[in-house]
Amino acid sequence: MFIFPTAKAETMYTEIAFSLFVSCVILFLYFVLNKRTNGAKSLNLPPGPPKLPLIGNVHQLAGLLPHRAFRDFARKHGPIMHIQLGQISVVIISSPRLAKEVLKTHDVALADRPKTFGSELVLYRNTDIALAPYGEYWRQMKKIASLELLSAKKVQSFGPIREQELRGFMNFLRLSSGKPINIHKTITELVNNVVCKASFGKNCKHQDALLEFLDEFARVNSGFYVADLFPDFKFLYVVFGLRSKLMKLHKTLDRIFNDILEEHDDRKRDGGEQEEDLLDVLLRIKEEGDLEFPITNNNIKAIFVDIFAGGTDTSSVTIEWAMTEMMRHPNVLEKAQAEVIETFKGKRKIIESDVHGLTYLQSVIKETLRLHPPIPMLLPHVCKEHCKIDDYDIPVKMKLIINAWACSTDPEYWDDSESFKPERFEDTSVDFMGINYHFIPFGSGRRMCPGMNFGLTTVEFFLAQMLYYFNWQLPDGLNPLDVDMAETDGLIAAKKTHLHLIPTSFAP
Ligand code: HEM
Repeated sequence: MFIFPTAKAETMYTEIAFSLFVSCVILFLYFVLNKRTNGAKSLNLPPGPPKLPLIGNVHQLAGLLPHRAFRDFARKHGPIMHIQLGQISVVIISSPRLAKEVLKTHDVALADRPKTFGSELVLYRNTDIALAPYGEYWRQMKKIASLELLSAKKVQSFGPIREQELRGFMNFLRLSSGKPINIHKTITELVNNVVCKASFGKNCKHQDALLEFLDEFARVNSGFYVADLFPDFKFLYVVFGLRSKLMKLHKTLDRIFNDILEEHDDRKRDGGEQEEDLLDVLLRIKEEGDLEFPITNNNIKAIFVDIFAGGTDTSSVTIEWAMTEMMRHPNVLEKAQAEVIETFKGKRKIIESDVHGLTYLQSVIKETLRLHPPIPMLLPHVCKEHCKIDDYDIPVKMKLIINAWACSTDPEYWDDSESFKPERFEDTSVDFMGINYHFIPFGSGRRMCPGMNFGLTTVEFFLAQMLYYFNWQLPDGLNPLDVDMAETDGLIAAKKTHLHLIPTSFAP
């Protein structure tokens, strides 16, 4: 509301008038285009909330967390729903039974990914893995990721990097003993150090610039800009200034990666490092040259965006939520700490292989991922071949969102489904492998996460050491049940207010 008609207000009136004008143009074009595509009306689409002309259901989502809003809609309209976001037609899946239909029965037909203007422009025409269209190139790169970059052997070879980072972290905690520290900030930095060193070797001076790029890219490529909701009207990207922002981002990314490649070359020429990092692996594969789709430096750059984006926040968010839930449930914290102390029995130095027998801690991690899957709606899938689910048509190009969080909190599958109870995993065979559709924090099927092993190893090792060497308290005598549990919106559901905790060092 403007009390005084200031210059700022006038500018805003002009912006509003301009937006109204643009909206009218869209409306006009939309109706013209819609008339030509009315064939879609004969399809038997799933039910859904009532839609407004032009914007569809966008207004019903404003200000809400999509995974929670979709679960609430599903309670009214059913576990398979159709919604409209501008021009984008989306089917939302909210039950384990139907998640299995999408991720197993129709896995091939529904394994494509949406193309956004932003990802095509910035990610070297979607030649990464996560957003690459389903097809032979994606298959080749996913195989390289599973067998070479993120295999169990390769993940294990990064053990010394994790051990070194954790030693630094433990020293930092000892120095901070008795004082509150920002768990979110510290853990995110550490996890990113691990990813950076595993990717490019010891010298990793471009880390901050890359993180800054990822933050900005996630913001600009959120998919919720007016231009993203009306992809047929490409001029909107120019009108709203998005095109130039994306071009600038792409140039920044390219410059960072060119520097990294150059420095990497120099270091290798000097014979500086022996251990093969992930960049070495990709350059070796490129030079061997026996791939069906030869890869270029640009493809390698796109893959590193996945490794940075997929490898950092997912793991650090899981560690932060696990610590948050343990602080809210002191009996769980006590039990997990007792297990760690009993297993390590006074050892002064912990190495990764010591961590494998921690079954209760593993249940804590599973329960954390059940209630707080870092990517609560997986990455969107897109239909490549027309298919039917529960008699509803899923036409080609339809976008599908699988609400993994709704599946892992479905009261039909989980008792007391929204309470944190790690014991529920003690006598079950339910795990992360993507065969139990009521628990799919890493997805399932062809598009399942190839970095599961990397992520879980980091999460387990970090939590085990934090519990072994330190006692933890909430600052300012905060009551455990008063810890804020609000989530951020966006692709990753992180804790909205950073967790602060006081470590107290003790000799186990
Ligand atoms: C706790 C850690 C992690 C969680 C919870 C997680 C979760 C996920 C999820 C839910 C998907 C989408 C699956 C789908 O669309 O069906 C995914 C895809 C992916 N993740 Fe992860 N992830 C984690 C760690 C990592 C790490 C460490 C990396 C790499 C270093 C990674 C790389 C990828 C890639 C490349 C894809 C795309 C796969 C494809 O489209 O074929 N992730 N992840």
